Amino acid sequence: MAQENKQLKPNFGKGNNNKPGNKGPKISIYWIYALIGILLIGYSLFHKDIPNIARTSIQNFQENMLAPGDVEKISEISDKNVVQVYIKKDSLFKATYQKNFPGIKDNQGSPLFQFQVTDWPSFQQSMRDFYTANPTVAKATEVVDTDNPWYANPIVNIILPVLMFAAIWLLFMRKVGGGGAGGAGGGIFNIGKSKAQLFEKGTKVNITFKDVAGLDEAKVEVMEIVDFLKSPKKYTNLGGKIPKGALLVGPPGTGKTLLAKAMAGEAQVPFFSVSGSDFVEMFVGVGAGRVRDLFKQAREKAPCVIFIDEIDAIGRARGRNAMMSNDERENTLNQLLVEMDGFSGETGIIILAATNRPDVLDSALLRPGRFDRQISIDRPDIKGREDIFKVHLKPIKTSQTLDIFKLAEQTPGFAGADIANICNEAALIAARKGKDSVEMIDFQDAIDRVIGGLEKKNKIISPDEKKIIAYHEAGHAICGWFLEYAYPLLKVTIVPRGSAALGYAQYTPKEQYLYNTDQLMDQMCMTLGGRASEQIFFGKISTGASNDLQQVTKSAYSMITVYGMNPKIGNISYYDPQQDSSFTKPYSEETGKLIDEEVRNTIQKTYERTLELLTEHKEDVEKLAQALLKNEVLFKSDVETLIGKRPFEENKASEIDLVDNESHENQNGTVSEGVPPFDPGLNPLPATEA
Ligand SMILES: Nc1ncnc2c1ncn2[C@@H]1O[C@H](COP(=O)(O)OP(=O)(O)OP(=O)(O)O)[C@@H](O)[C@H]1O
Ligand SMILES: [Zn+2]
Repeated sequence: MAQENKQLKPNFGKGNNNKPGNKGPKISIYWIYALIGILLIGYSLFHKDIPNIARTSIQNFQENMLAPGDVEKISEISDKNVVQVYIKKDSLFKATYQKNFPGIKDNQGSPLFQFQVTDWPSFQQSMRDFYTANPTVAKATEVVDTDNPWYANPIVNIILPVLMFAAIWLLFMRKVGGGGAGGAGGGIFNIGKSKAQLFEKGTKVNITFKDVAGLDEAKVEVMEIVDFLKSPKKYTNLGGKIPKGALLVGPPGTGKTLLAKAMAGEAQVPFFSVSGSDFVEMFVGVGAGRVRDLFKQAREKAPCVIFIDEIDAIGRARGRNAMMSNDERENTLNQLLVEMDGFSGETGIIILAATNRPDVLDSALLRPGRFDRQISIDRPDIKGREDIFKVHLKPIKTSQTLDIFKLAEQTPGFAGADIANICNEAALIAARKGKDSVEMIDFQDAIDRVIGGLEKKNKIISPDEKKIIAYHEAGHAICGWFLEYAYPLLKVTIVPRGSAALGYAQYTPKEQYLYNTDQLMDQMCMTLGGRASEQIFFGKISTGASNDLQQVTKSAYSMITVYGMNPKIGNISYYDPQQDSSFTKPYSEETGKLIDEEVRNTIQKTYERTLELLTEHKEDVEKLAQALLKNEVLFKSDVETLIGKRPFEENKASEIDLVDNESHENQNGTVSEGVPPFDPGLNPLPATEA
């Protein structure tokens, strides 16, 4: 499906150059450490401390060491006016020495005595005098400045390894702490600190509501939240309570993060932005600590908004079976619940969170008093897509003739992120071709590429295979054409793309929230059209239908076990989004057997129906397949000229995609009950058919 495409996800908050908050504490602790290190090294380099060895005087030295011939050598530490004396090993045992210096023993090659001199010339003079007075005394070897080199200094010796160890440790903790890219994060000292990025009042953010196309209702809701903060009296005067939180709910890539980012720019209140995964850490208790810290900071800045992106990372329902439970995440969630209870509406903190899986969230989060409001953000309709195209085409040099509305028409079911992706791809494709503006054809290529992957020009497909693919796709297309509830065809192609899709048919999905059995059955029929066509025209089936079969199987299972649409199973739904484990089935073995049987029955019956339909319209399939072999791509208009207008078009035309503003009534409502929202695995209706 097209929706699972790469998104140009803005790295909200992180890597932002104008980081307003949290400048101070992060740096200072490291500076202090570095300073201490430098001081210590400097001290030991310049203050060459004299080791603690016995002090003596020059007379004592000359009379009791030099005169008896016990001195091995002397070393002169010139910058300190100190002379150190080394005694011969043998002399240590002489009676005279033992008598004069009781208790002073061998020092393992180090000097045993030292004495201070007033200055070097007078010391040297005194030595010369002594030698002339005692001509028999052997002159002592003099070594100048053999004081300990700086690295042998015990202080450096101990401090350096400690410092190095500390540095490595800090580096390691920094890594663990998440790099500290945003806000006050990172580092062992900040590990319990929230990583939220603060956008202060008046910060220039380069994203405004103008950059968010469509989503008008959501914008209003979001601005109302800011209004709550700015003039709470207006609301509380009538006895109302100000909500504590709102949840932005919608499929991936529909602009939830973008909207929040724009809100930060427009709100003019302090705005903390953090991602759910920022709370998650390998150490127990860190997540809870970060939540606590976040709220502490928020209370200081109140009135303010806290935005938690991808809240499902911490908000998942707390496990019910002990085996699968995740203590750390639960602690974090509990702390969040506690904090949300801990302030009242008057505190002036409102929490905004975004998720695309509201169904997996812990129900405690959703109950009134916490995230009381849900703001749903849907995939854009045709008007919305046109607007989003306009936003993303702004920086792109397009040709004068580009029809933006056509682009919107050709991208049903695409989210904002997909559209951003298409615009970018189109520009790249045009650039590769050396054009000086981006044309419609480049956009078409980009759309194909986003749906089906890269075009494989040199993928060698034998003529036989190509024929099978053409009839397969024609089968899909004809089924869709003659089934009342199937989506109208948009285009069908047999240009091979990506690794899997050898061709595909693209439809215009209707924006609808409820499906009845007939509609689901027609969709399944259409999905099976490829295989049925192969069966009819070649008498044998191929592996080309595996995607279709997966899709059909999924739909059939959902119909029976989720939507309670099978009379034998009854009005029962076994759907439980919060069931972590697929090991335990919520039904008995017998029911399991029955479900399998019914799934098989349903698919078999649908397949028979498809065969019937295609046999009836065999000639049309033939025509379409031949045209596909010739042209490779057919648009809806081409099909119309080949086989005539679609029989159900007249009464349905107005419904498709173009005019559906009424169906947006529940845009702001809560998610309708009974239909599990936004689970791609449960969505039975694909917009393309491989
Ligand atoms: N309504 C929109 N107007 C303009 N651009 C949009 C819109 N919706 C999405 N986009 C584009 O798609 C990108 C991704 O959107 P965003 O990250 O906000 O989606 P999301 O809903 O937060 O997705 P997810 O749930 O995966 O986090 C945006 O950076 C923007 O370029
Ligand atoms: Zn198919």
